[in-house]
Amino acid sequence: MTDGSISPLSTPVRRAADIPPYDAARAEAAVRELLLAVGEDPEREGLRETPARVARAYQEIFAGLRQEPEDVLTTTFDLGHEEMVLVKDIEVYSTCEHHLVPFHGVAHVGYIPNVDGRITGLSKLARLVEVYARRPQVQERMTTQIADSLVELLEPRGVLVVVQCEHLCMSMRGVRKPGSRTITSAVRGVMRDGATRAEAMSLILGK
Ligand SMILES: Nc1nc2c(ncn2[C@@H]2O[C@H](COP(=O)(O)OP(=O)(O)OP(=O)(O)O)[C@@H](O)[C@H]2O)c(=O)[nH]1
Ligand SMILES: [Zn+2]
Repeated sequence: MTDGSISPLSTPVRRAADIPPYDAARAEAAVRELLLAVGEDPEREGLRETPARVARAYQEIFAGLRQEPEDVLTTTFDLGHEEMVLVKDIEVYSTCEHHLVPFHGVAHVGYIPNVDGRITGLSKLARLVEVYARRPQVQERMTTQIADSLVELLEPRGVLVVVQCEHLCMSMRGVRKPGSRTITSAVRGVMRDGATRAEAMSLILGK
């Protein structure tokens, strides 16, 4: 155990433009070192290709570091719809930044368009979740980032983001509590109002 402190949510997030290109050779060398460190033989049959494979997998798993929300949430169009839009049960696979093991579950993303009825394509909400999930993360920060990006890019009247995940760092190691789920939420604007929030929550919880 360390002192148990977790990454501050205020950690400055680097802009994609400031992040150097993915260094596959470096990732590969690091994985080889890791295999040696745990006592494995990186030259044995089953492991020979593993460093290169893991390097490719990490490029995909952390691709969100090189994306910005505006890259995916571009299509906004005016339908004149001013009521709540909610996409629920968006599957999330992210990586805990403390242990570099997955946390996974679902995200529910809802918003109420502004008076112009400016909306986005439904798939773009799921793409936005991906941008933030594909980074070393903590669940709280990811939840906040999704909500704040929607506020910035859609200027909606309200936003509600709820994320429910199981953290494998709590299941397969450490405290070993498989099945526990962590629920985080971020609420903005009129979604804070009791009745509106209750409507969104009942839509999320309903089958
Ligand atoms: N708040 C928050 N904590 C997380 C998240 N992912 C992992 N953690 C926690 O981060 C903490 C890191 O604690 P440390 O004591 O530094 O690390 P550790 O010794 O590996 O802790 P244990 O997991 O308790 O064995 C643990 O309590 C994890 O459960 C997350 O998304 N949000
Ligand atoms: Zn962890």
